[in-house]
Amino acid sequence: MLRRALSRVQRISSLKFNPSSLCSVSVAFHPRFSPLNTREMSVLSITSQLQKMSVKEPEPLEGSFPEQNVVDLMRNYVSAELSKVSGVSADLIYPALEWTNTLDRGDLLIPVPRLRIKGANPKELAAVWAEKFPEGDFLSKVEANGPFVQFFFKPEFLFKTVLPNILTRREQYGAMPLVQNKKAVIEFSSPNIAKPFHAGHLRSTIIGGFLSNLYEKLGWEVVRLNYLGDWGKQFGLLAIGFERYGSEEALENDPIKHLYDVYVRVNKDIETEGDTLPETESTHGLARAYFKRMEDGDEDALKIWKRFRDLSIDKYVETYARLNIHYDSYSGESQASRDSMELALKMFAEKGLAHEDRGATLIDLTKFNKKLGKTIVQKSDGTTLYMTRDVGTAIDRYKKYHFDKMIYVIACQQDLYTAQLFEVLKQLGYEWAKDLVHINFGMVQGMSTRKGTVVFLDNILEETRDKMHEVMKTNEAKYAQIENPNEVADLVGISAVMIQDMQAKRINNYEFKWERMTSFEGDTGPYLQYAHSRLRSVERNASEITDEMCLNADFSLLKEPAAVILIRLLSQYPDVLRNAAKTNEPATVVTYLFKLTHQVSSCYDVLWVAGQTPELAAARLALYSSARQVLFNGMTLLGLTPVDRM
Ligand SMILES: NC(=[NH2+])NCCC[C@H](N)C(=O)O
Repeated sequence: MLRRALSRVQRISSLKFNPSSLCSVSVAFHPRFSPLNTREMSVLSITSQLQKMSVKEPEPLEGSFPEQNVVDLMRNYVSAELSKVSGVSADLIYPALEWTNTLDRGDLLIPVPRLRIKGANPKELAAVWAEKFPEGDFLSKVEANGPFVQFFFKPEFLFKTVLPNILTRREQYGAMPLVQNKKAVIEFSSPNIAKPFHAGHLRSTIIGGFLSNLYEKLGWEVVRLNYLGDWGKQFGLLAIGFERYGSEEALENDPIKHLYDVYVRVNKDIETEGDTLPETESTHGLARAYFKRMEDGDEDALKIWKRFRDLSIDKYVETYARLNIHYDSYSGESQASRDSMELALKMFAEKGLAHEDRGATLIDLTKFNKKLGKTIVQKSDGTTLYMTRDVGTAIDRYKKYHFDKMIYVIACQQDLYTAQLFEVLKQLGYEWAKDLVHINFGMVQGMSTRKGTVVFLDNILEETRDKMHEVMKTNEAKYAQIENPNEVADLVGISAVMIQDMQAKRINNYEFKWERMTSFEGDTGPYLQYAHSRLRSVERNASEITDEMCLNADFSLLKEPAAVILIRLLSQYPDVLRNAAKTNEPATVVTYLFKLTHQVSSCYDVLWVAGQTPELAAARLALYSSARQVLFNGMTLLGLTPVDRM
C-alpha cells in the first residue's frame, strides 16, 4: 500500500506537464475543501497565533493590518526595533520599508538614505544597525548590503502563523479592511449595441472585472456598471434598417449579431444612395427624423429600440457570466437624465464656460489646460452628444450612489476625451470631480476570428474553447474519460484569453496570439489551471488527512529550502493585493501567481506527501493546501474559474 502510494508520487512528481494528460474535469469543488460546504472553522488570525506562541505582539502602527497580513506585523516589529537602534521614529521608518525584488535580498529592506539622517554615511549606519538589530521571535537574519538593511523573516514563525490563517480564512485570505464605509462605482466594458464587441471592450471587461473584485476584497462597497452605447443617431438608422431587413426570428436567436448585420446593410444603402435623394426620402434623413422622435420621447419610436436593447442585454448577461462578471446595473447613454443634462447645459452658460459656434455649443478647455482643446456639448439641431450624456450621467450617478471613488475603465484612445470630461465636471464646481479616476489600457492587435475580421466576444470565446478542445483530443484514450470536455475547454480557454491580456502593464499594446495564449507551457492561463488541478490532485490523493490534522500539524517538520521559499511567497499575498490596488494593475497579481506556481512545482520534487509519516504528511499537505488556496484566491480575483481536474 505504502509502496504503491510512493510510486504514485514519484510518477506525479516526474510528470512534465503534457496537455494530452487532460483527462477529466470537475469544476465542482473537492468536498473536503469546498468553500461551500466547509464546516465553519473559526478564523485563526495571525495575531491570535502569537498568543499561542507566547510571543508579544509588536505595537501596531497606523495603516497596518497585522491580524490579516503577516508582512504588516513584521513591519511593525522592524519599525519599533529599528527606532530603538537608530533613534528615528517608528512612524517614519514604517513607510520607508520596501519589498525586495528577490527573496535572496530578504523579505523587507530599508534604504537607509530614505531616513535622511544628516551627516551620516548610510553604508556605515546600515552596518551598525544590522549588527545591533535583535532578531527576536520574528526574524532569522538581518544583514547590511551597501546602504540597505535587509530583513529575513523567520520561516518557523511564518509557518506557524500564516498556514493556520490561510487554512481557516480560506477564500478570505488576502482580504483586509483597508477602508470602511466607502463606495466605489466602477464602470467597465460598455460595448455599443449593434456594433462589434471589439478588443477594447474585452480589455475593459477583464480589467474592470478584476478591479471590482479587488476593491471588494479591500473593504470597498463596489457598484459594477455597464455603460452601454445605446443612444445616438445610429439607433434611428438601426430602426429604419430593421424595417427593411430585420427578422424577428434572427433577432430572438442572436440579437447582437443580427442587429449588427442589419446595421451593416442599412449603411450600405446610405453608401449606394450617395446624395441622390432629398433629405425627406434619403436613408440618412429618415434615420435622423427617427432618432429625433426617440429624443422627443415618442413611445412608438422607442418601442423597437427598447426591444433591441433588452434582447442585447439578455445576451450580454449570458456572455459576461462566462467571465464571472455580474453587473449591478446595465445603464447606458440612453439613461442620462434629461434634468441633469439640462442642468449641465444651463451651468455651462451661467459659468461662462460655453460659447456658440455656428449654432453648436462648445466649451474651450484650453483656459484650464492647453492640451485639453475644445469640446462640443450640443449640436446645432439641439440633440445631445456623447460628452453631454457623460456629464449628465456622472451627475446622476453621484446623486444615486454618493460614491467615494468612481473608476472609468476606458481605452487610452479616449484619454483626451476622458480628461475633458473630468475637467468639465471640475469646472462645473462638483467637489467629487477629484474622485474620478480613468483606468486606461493599450490596444490589442490582430484580434479576429480565423474566418473573418469582425469580432464579438462570444466568437472569440467559442474559438478559444474549440482550440482547447482540439488539444485535448490529441490524446484519444484520455479524452474518452472526460465527462464534460466542452466545459473544461471553455474554462481553460477563457483563462488563456484573460491571462494573455493581464500579463503585462495595462498601457502596453499586445498582439493577440492564438498559439502562444493556448499553450500549456510557459506563463499562460492553461498553465495556471494545470497548476491548480495538480494541487487538487495532491489533496485528493491524501484524503485520509483531515482539515484538523492539517491545522494541528507540527510545522517545525517543514525545513526544506523549497518549503521556506514557498511560505515566504504565501505570506506576501495580502500585500500583493494592496499593491495591485495602488497600481490598478492585474499584472501585479498575475506575476505573483506565476512565481507561486513555479515554486510549488519545485516543491513536488522534494516534498512528498504520500509514503511519509502521518505527521510529516500532514504538515506538507497543509503547505500544499495553503498554496492551492492562495492560487485559487488569486485566480478567482482575476475572474478565472479554477478547474479541479484537467
Ligand atoms: N463613460 C464612458 N464614456 N465610457 C466609455 C464608453 C465606451 C464606448 N461605448 C465605446 O465603445 O467606445
